[in-house]
Amino acid sequence: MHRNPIDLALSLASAGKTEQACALLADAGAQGSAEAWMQLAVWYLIGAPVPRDLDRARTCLAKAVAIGHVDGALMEIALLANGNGGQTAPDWPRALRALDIAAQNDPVAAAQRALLANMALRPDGTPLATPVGEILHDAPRLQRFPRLLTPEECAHLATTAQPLLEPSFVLDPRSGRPMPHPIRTSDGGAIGPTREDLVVRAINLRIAAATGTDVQNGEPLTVLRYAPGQQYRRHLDTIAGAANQRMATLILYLNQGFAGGETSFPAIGVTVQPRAGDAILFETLLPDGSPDPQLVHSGEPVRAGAKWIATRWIRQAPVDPWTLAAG
Ligand SMILES: O=C(O)CCC(=O)C(=O)O
Ligand SMILES: [Fe+2]
Repeated sequence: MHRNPIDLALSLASAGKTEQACALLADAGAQGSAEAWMQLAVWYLIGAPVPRDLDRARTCLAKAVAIGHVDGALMEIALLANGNGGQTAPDWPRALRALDIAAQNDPVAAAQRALLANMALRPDGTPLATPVGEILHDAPRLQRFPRLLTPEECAHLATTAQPLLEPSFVLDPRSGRPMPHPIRTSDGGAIGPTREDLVVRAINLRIAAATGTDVQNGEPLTVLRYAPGQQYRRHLDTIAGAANQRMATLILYLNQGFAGGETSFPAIGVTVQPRAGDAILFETLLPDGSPDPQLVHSGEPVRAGAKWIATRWIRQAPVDPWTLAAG
């Protein structure tokens, strides 16, 4: 039976024959397979089954794009804008020019361009105006940013994350095997660096401006979808023992019209009604760096419909997005 080089390379890799797999892909690429270059690029980007090598990844990606890989072009644009692909710094103007070119033939790129055209941005992709929040609770502070996102931006985040959604799991400390998350029953997916298209990037830059934090300190934006009966039980967002702690959380509500699903903060007596496009923001740490127990919160069970949110957990220092999300 004739097998395509990608399948063959995948089975070689899973048999531990990584070098052979890479050679096969490079060979197929040299013979004109854009998919083969793309596969190799993804391996070098995510660091499996080969060690991460961003320079090599970019070389392979450029080769895939040069011979017509449309999704590869979008990935290259994402990495140009966020600077996570090994080059020296985020380059919004160059990414935007590349998107303009891609938009001439690719409707996906054109749709992103149209969304960007509705944003008031500086030349570096940051928002012209700093979003202003209203105070829901003073000390500890809980803020709401009404309509931080447009309905189209909410839909874009949901669509981008949809293929990434998986049931929430944690590793069982005893067996080391995945087990259902004890606190969160929603499906979730993180939008990693290769999928952080310019619309998502601009939203992350807007979140950085709204929160007064560095965009590099944000974990990859995580989309959660709750079906009826699903919930996020009472918790703190801090991570026990983390050296680079979560210091703030911004939750974007992507839709409304479902029953239940409020975000409640029982210790301060605040319940937030999700409204599409709104965001809430709170700091998770006390001045001494310990978790603020007053900011314990929950996503109440959804009773009917689906609830969609996107959460940006913000750390004290820059995060390596490659270790927090697989691409
Ligand atoms: O679903 C909610 O309303 C709460 C989500 C949450 O607590 C989180 O994302 O950290
Ligand atoms: Fe939370």
